[in-house]
Amino acid sequence: MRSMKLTMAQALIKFLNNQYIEVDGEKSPLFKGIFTIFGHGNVLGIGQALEEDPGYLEVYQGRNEQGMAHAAMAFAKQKHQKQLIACTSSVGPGSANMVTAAATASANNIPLLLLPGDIFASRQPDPVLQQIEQTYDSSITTNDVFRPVSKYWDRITRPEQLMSAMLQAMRVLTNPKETGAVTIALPQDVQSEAYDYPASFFKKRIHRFSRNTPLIEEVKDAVALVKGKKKPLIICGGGVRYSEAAQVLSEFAETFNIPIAETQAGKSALSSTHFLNVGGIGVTGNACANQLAKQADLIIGVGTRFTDFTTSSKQLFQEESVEFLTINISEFHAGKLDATKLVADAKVGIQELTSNLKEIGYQSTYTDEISTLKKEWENELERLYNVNYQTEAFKPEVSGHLDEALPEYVEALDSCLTQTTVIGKVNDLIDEDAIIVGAAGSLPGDLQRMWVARKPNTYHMEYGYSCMGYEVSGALGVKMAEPEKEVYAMVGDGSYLMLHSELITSIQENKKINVLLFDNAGFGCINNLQMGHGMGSFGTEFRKRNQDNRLNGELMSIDFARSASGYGVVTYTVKTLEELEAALEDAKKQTVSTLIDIKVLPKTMTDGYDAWWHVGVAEVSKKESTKQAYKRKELDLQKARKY
Ligand SMILES: Cc1ncc(C[n+]2csc(CCOP(=O)(O)OP(=O)(O)O)c2C)c(N)n1
Ligand SMILES: O=C1C[C@@H](O)[C@H](O)[C@@H](O)C1=O
Ligand SMILES: [Mg+2]
Repeated sequence: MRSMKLTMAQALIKFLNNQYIEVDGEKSPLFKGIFTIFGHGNVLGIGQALEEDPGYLEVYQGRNEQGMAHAAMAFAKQKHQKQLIACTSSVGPGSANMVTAAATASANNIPLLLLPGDIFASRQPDPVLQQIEQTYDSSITTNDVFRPVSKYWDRITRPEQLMSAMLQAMRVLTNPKETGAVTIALPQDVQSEAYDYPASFFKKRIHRFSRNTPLIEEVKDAVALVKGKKKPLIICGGGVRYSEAAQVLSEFAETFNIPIAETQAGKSALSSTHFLNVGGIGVTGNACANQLAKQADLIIGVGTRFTDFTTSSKQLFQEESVEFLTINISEFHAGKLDATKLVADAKVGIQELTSNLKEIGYQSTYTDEISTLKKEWENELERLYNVNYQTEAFKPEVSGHLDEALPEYVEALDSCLTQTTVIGKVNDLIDEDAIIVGAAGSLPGDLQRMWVARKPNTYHMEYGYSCMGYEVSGALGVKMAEPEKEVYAMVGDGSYLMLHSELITSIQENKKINVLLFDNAGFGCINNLQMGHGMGSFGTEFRKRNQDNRLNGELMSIDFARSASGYGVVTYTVKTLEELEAALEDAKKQTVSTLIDIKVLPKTMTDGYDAWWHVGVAEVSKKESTKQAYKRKELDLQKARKY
């Protein structure tokens, strides 16, 4: 048997270089590159291997391990899981920094290969720098923290273990129904140990996404269910995008006259302007989709995990006879809401259902309900685009919370821009094929409701984990995936402050991204949440500590543009719509990353549209408003499905 004497790290890099993916008959390398932040836990192992022979892998330098891993995840998400970037960190804090990104990838079912350094397998120098040392278990290290947030986890304590571990890693990374973070912990000493690896381990491996077909019996059950239903509603989830099933889904909807609502992950599979696309559904949904959902007698969930935001904590679907049909590659997700299930790839599942429903001549009974509700929503959008603080009729979208404090905000931010008008303007002015990236705060709600995505795959929202700090890192990953398009990170001031380190990496890599920073001087959506449930404003506005030792002093005003310009980013500060227009136009002409610091008033984001969200409310409180909120919650809960 032919063999090659390599260190474990060299073998790992060689193995990664031999993984290929076949899509539509075309074979290409699965791994584009590897993000690195070197420390003693990986520099002399993986670092040495990459210096000596990286193969075709591009080597990137991250700034923050979470940031670089979020960029890698965003890259895979934008590529519909067909190409990946691996990430390697040092031991201890370097690896711990990637835990949040692992969780983000696993929650969203996005493949992400993480290669953190680990403590010595030999234990000779214990405790090595950054080793925690648990007295009850000498084998525990920081990397055990990845277990609950990974879809596959392994530690290579002998160099030959690499072979079986990497085959398992590839199984999970290339299986859409199981995928997420894969963590392979690499002890510092073992990375550098040599072994005679059989040459067969490095053979070219071609991975394919199999399109699982549904069982005939499941198709029959599905047809029998749909047959008796008059007003079905499709929910288009992320699975539609990953399966490239948008075209067959629109044909399905058009053939049987069924409206399509979108989740955050599914949005932009179909153009927002498609006559049957009724837009975002659920807690962050719009009035049209949510009205249709309340009246529907059948919900057809395609490639969706049915999170609480989509189902409005299982309270949205109010029609007495409502039932659920799911098309999902994962049996786990397909079984939710006690649905009749087609366990299948989205594209194949829809195709099967289409031909079978055609045979029985199925048609929904919708007449003009869809177009009427869609028109009403378009009118509401028009209103949102034009909310003006400087009119007598002005009332913030989220009113009754900080109404009296708004003039103070106008002064501190030196702006009276409203968030909804800014979103409308941005939607109008950026290229149709530009990609927007978001994750947390009030923007995901506004964007799911308001954003008109005219071109496919132009809406990139991480809302499975809604992880603050994803936005800027994610924008870098998206730009690496689609370098020819303009990419815009839509980010709140809170998220930006939490993590934007990869903005520097975007400059280093000549990957221009545009940061649209919505500065409302606070954790706005959480302030809405607390005040909407009977609390006061507590710890969510960005105010200085006061004489009474509370955080209720002067509002903080931060010059984000000035700070980012020090990085080499082209920056703009925007306080009027005219300035916004000029900044957006100028940013398009730039070749380096840009940041537009947009000062917007709090409470001017959109509010909910007939959808409840189940959140914890204090059962006992001295405050009457909290007692009332608790009562409301109990009443709402009664209207929700039990499981
Ligand atoms: C890593 C992380 N920590 C905490 C949260 C909880 N959280 C969600 S939104 C939010 C505030 C966001 O503030 P900002 O980015 O300014 O957006 P705004 O709501 O003001 O638009 C917080 C703290 C989160 N989603 N992610
Ligand atoms: O707690 C949260 C509330 C949501 O409104 C927000 O979008 C999300 O980021 C979050 O974590
Ligand atoms: Mg904010």
